[in-house]
Order: sequence, then C-alpha cells, then structure tokens
Amino acid sequence: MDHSKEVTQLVGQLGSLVKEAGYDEIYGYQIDPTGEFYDDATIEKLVYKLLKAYKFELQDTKKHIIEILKWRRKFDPLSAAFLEKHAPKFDKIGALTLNPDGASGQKVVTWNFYGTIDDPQDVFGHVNEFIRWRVGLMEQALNMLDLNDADNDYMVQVHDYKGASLFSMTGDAKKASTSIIRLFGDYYPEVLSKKFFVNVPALMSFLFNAFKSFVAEATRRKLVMMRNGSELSEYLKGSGVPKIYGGSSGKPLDELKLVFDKSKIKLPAYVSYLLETKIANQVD
Ligand code: HEM
Repeated sequence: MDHSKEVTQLVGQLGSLVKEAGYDEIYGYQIDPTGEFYDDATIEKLVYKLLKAYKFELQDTKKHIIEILKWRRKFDPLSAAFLEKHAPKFDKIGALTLNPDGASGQKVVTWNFYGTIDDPQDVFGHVNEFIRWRVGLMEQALNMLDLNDADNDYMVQVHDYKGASLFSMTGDAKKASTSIIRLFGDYYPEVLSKKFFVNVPALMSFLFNAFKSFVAEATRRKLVMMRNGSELSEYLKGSGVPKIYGGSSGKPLDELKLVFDKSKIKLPAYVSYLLETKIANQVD
C-alpha cells in the first residue's frame, strides 16, 4: 500500500512537533525542516518507519514522536552512546559487530551475554548505570544503520544465555530487564529485524513466554528462541558472526567487536555537532 500521503502530511508537521517537545533529534537525525543538518530523503525514511510502527495512524504517530523527542531530550541517549565512559564490567556482557555480507536487515548485530554475569547485584543493582550502558549500545548500533539503504535499515539483536541459571534471575535482574523492554518498546520503534535467544537452558525456556508478555505485539513476532548457539546459523550468517554461532568468521566475538573511537568512526554530522556543543557547554 502506498503511504506517501501520510509521509508528506507528517513531514509537514515535524516543525510543530519539534516546538512542542523542545528537541529536534531522533536516532541521530535532525528532524527540524528548518535546521541546517536536515536531510529530506533520510527524514522521509525515518518518518515512514515511525508511521509503520504506529500502523500509519497520523495522530497516534505524532503523539509517540513527541514522547520520543521528550525522552531523548531528557535521557540524552547520544551522550550514553558516544560521550559517557561506562564501567568495564559491561564490556563482558555486550558487543556490537558489523556483518556487511549478511542478509538484508542483518548487517548490524548487537550481542548480550547476560548468562555470564557472576554478580547480578553488581550489574543490575545500579539500574540507571545499566540502562545508560544498554541504551548506549543500542544507539551505537543505530548509528551503523543507513536509513537510505533498504538492506541496512534494521538491526539484529542476539541474547546468548550460556551459563544462565535461575539463581541469576534475581529481583534486580528482572527489574532491569523489564525496564529495558519497556524503554525499547516506547522509544525505539521499528529498529529490529530479528532478536535471537541462543543457548537457552531448558529449565529457563519458560522465561521466553514470560518476558514476551512485556513486549509489544509487532516485536513479539521477531523473537526466536533456540537451544544451541550453532542453530543461529539457520537464521544469521556472515563474516561478522563467529563460527561457534555458525557464521563464517574464524575470529572470536571479542576480536570482531566494534569499539567506538572518534578517530576511527565518523559520526553523522548532526551527532558530531550535538556532541561538540555538549562538550563545549560542559567546559564553560
Ligand atoms: C540470567 C538470566 C537472564 C537475564 C539476566 C536476562 C536479562 C535480560 C535483559 C536485560 C533484557 C532487556 C533487553 C535487552 O537488554 O536487550 C531481556 C529481555 C528479554 N529476555 Fe532475558 N534475561 C535472562 C534470561 C532469559 C531467558 C532464559 C530467556 C528465554 C529465552 C529470556 C528471554 C528474554 C526476552 C524474550 C526478552 C525481551 C526481548 C526484548 O524486548 O528486548 N531471558 N533479558
């Protein structure tokens, strides 16, 4: 179905949404049509994505855009991704890889190893610290997508639960998980192509349905659970995927990790501008 009418209508109203929210950036793109970093073609793609998330209902989409903008103004996810230094304990439980020869929607992959956590209180007990790190990983992955490339405008997320036990599913872990699930559901619509859960211990597989109940319906359909890591290759292949998961890379995930380093990775112009402005204001 052609939705160009809704896209045009919504693009025409972005200026007023920006005014109402007091903020003009979503997923690193400037959405104020009068702004110097505004790019028509990209914003049309972004607006299409947002409309799709809310079933092409204009009023509902507008309401959600305002909520997303207000949340981004307050939470500052770009800072979580590109400025803040997160505790080294998080390095072990998350990674971002690129998978350039992967299938459509499978060129950017985030990984979480929540089963390797020895001390759940240390990781999930300070929930804000955890949330800022997890959102930062999400934003770094978003930054590697290209909304103008129909093969790279969605990402894959993998949860590897190797080593997980029911003892590690503490109250803190449950609270942190449900907070992230809600936050991703509310503020990151239409970014996932698939989310895979691998090495899920048989005794914990019931958690799949338990967690799924918190997830929005459209996302629920994208979740796939499997017993072993190597089964992942039935769904995800490529040079950004290590052999233990059935991919074609001989390197372990640690070596494939994309580490954000400003000197090596060029951030989009508007993201750089916003970050530089923030740094300048901190110095003043
Ligand atoms: C030690 C045990 C576990 C911990 C600490 C944990 C942690 C988390 C966290 C932090 C999230 C938030 C989303 C994210 O970070 O991407 C999440 C989501 C989720 N988890 Fe787990 N989890 C555990 C076990 C399991 C198991 C065994 C399953 C079964 C497959 C499972 C299924 C899910 C599902 C379906 C979601 C929602 C997906 C989403 O909306 O992102 N979890 N979990």
